[in-house]
Amino acid sequence: MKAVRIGICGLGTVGSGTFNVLRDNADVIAARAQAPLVVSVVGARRDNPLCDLSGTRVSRDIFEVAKDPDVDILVELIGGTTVAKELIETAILNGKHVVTANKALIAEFGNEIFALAAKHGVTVRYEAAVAGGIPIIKALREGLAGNRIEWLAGIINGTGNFILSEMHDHGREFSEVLAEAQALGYAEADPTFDVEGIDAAHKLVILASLAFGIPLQFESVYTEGISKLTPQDMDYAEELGYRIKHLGVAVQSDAGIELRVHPTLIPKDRLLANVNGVKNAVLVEGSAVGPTLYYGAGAGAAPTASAVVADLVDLARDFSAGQKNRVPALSFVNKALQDLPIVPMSDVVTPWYLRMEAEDKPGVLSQVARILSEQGISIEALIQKAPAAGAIRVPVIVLTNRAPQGKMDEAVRQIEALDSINSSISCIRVEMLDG
Ligand SMILES: NC(=O)C1=CN([C@@H]2O[C@H](COP(=O)(O)OP(=O)(O)OC[C@H]3O[C@@H](n4cnc5c(N)ncnc54)[C@H](O)[C@@H]3O)[C@@H](O)[C@H]2O)C=CC1
Ligand SMILES: N[C@@H](CC=O)C(=O)O
Ligand code: NA
Repeated sequence: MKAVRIGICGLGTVGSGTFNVLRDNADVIAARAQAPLVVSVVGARRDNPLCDLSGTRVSRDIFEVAKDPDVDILVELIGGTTVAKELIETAILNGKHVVTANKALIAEFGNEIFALAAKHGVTVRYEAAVAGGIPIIKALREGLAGNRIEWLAGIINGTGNFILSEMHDHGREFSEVLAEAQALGYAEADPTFDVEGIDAAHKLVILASLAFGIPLQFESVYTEGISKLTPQDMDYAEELGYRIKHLGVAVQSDAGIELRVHPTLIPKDRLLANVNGVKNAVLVEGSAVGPTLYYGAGAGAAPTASAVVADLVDLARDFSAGQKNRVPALSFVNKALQDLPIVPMSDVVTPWYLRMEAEDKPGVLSQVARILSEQGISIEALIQKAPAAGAIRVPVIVLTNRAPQGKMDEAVRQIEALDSINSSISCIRVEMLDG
């Protein structure tokens, strides 16, 4: 059995995790891959990797690894979209197959990277790029290949879900929990990617391409983060029977494709509402199978390494079977990928949660109801809370029926203009997730 030779570039959280999983599980991996998987070289800086490199060749120049004659597969785990892109292109031009966990790179430059790989007869795999250890890419690309995918919705950022869970369950401060997520290796190098939804948008773009056969298009995603969510909103949502989660949602309809990342109220009894901590979950509605749910760790060294190594095993199996590109990079063969219209957010219809501060006097709530009604928005529930100690205004929470964002934006603009209402209404979509 000829060994499959691997070059790992970047020995941070995921790189060290991958190195350790390949070493610790070498026997089962070789038995499944039909060949031993051997790390012939690592490309790393001198920044104390969390793995024991004794006996392993180390290069301080990752581009050397991309050209190394003893490397069959280059594993890119440095992150970012500049050097990482150049590194992967160099590897492809040198005939190496590539495995990466880099969702930013795939979401933004995947179309050209896959085209270059196809031209040079090599394969690029990226299971770790979406939902960490959950094999969601394999599920969409292979397990669900007989379905039309109607929609998918997922908690696809571990850091964000960890923060929301700790705030909700233990009343912890946002910034303190974010610091812990960073220390645990969950967060991106720039954690605003996690908290402002950019990382989730990268992942959603990849899922949508796999699901609907559209080219990768990061610029088309509507993105809202979690940094403005307050503990009050979490408490009121809970009282009304909902939890707030940060969701990526992709829907295919006659109008086109919805691509959106935003905080969402979800009924408490839905499975996604109960996905906590660093766990991720993706709910996929297939035309034949109905709803299926994929759950597991969305970040962290060993879970992400699990996905990286799964890609390596897949490639090793292709090598032993003498095959190449058995499974297209984006599930659909390249010439079948087609641009579909993206539904503008103003036309996206959901129920809504609104929280405002209102003067406690007759007629204020009827003004709010009138403005909503003029925009064709009907109220499902309206609750007025007791004022906080010393406060003149009282919190008012409104749950509405389904309304397009355009109509809701106009209603909120008019309500905020009322003297008796505060000028920054908290406005969160609701998803019923009826699968
Ligand atoms: N941390 C996680 O849980 C997950 C991370 N990812 C992705 O995996 C990739 C790596 O992430 P982490 O391991 O968390 O990052 P990290 O920051 O822990 O590790 C990156 C490593 O690459 C090294 N590096 C950067 N540029 C280099 C260069 N030019 N030459 C040599 N070494 C270089 C850094 O020194 C660092 O050790 C990123 O694309 C990230 O988005 C994907 C899924 C989960
Ligand atoms: N920063 C990301 C890492 C995995 O993709 C996350 O928190 O989900
Ligand atoms: Na995955």
